[in-house]
Amino acid sequence: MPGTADQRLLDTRGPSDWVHQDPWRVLRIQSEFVEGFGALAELGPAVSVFGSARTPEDSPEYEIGRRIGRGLAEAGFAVITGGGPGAMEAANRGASESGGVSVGLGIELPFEQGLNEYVDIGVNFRYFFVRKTMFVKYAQGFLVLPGGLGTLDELFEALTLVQTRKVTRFPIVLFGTEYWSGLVDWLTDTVIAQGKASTKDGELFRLTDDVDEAIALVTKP
Ligand SMILES: C/C(=C\CNc1ncnc2c1ncn2[C@@H]1O[C@H](COP(=O)(O)O)[C@@H](O)[C@H]1O)CO
Repeated sequence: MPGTADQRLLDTRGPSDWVHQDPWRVLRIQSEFVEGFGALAELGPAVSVFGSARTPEDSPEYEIGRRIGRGLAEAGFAVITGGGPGAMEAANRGASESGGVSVGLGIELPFEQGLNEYVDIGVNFRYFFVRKTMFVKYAQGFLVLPGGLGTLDELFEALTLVQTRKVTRFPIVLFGTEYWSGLVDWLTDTVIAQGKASTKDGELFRLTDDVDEAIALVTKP
């Protein structure tokens, strides 16, 4: 092609199908990492809090999420959530209301939702795996409230990373013995009992019903 690079850039339009192809996606993925790293690099100590997007605002679970957000903020930790409704909103709300740092890492979903109103530092992601990197990279631990498939995905991501020592010194705390005991029993009585995980893997997380204990466990070095 004749002319200078600038001329070729400015004079031609050409086909646009490359916008939807993988090499261009790689750049978009890269830009998500850059944006996430840039937004969170100076965050300071933080805990990622997970839990159901469907927890109603008037439920005891929501109140617990709010207390957890507040407690983490008072302990000097930023609260990172998925930035959505339910338990995420509760934890962001507690943190924000008590003057703490409230972070929401939103995800593009087919049904547009937006970040909850208690997010002070918000980043939106297209790709789950980029967002998950941020939850782990910028937190000292995970606190997991009752939740569904999304919460389970985040929990098992963390468990696998600790089990395989991809991350070290990473407390994982499950809140709500009644909600989680079925899963914990299955892990112990089936998964570990049948040799699909080691007995030590059963010690990768702690279980509690006490907000103060949950905060102490998840923030201890
Ligand atoms: C389903 C509804 C809203 C979905 N909005 C979400 N916004 C942000 N993050 C989300 C959302 N849904 C799931 N997540 C992530 O998974 C976890 C919760 O999933 P669960 O299946 O509800 O347990 C949560 O920690 C987020 O990171 C409106 O009802």
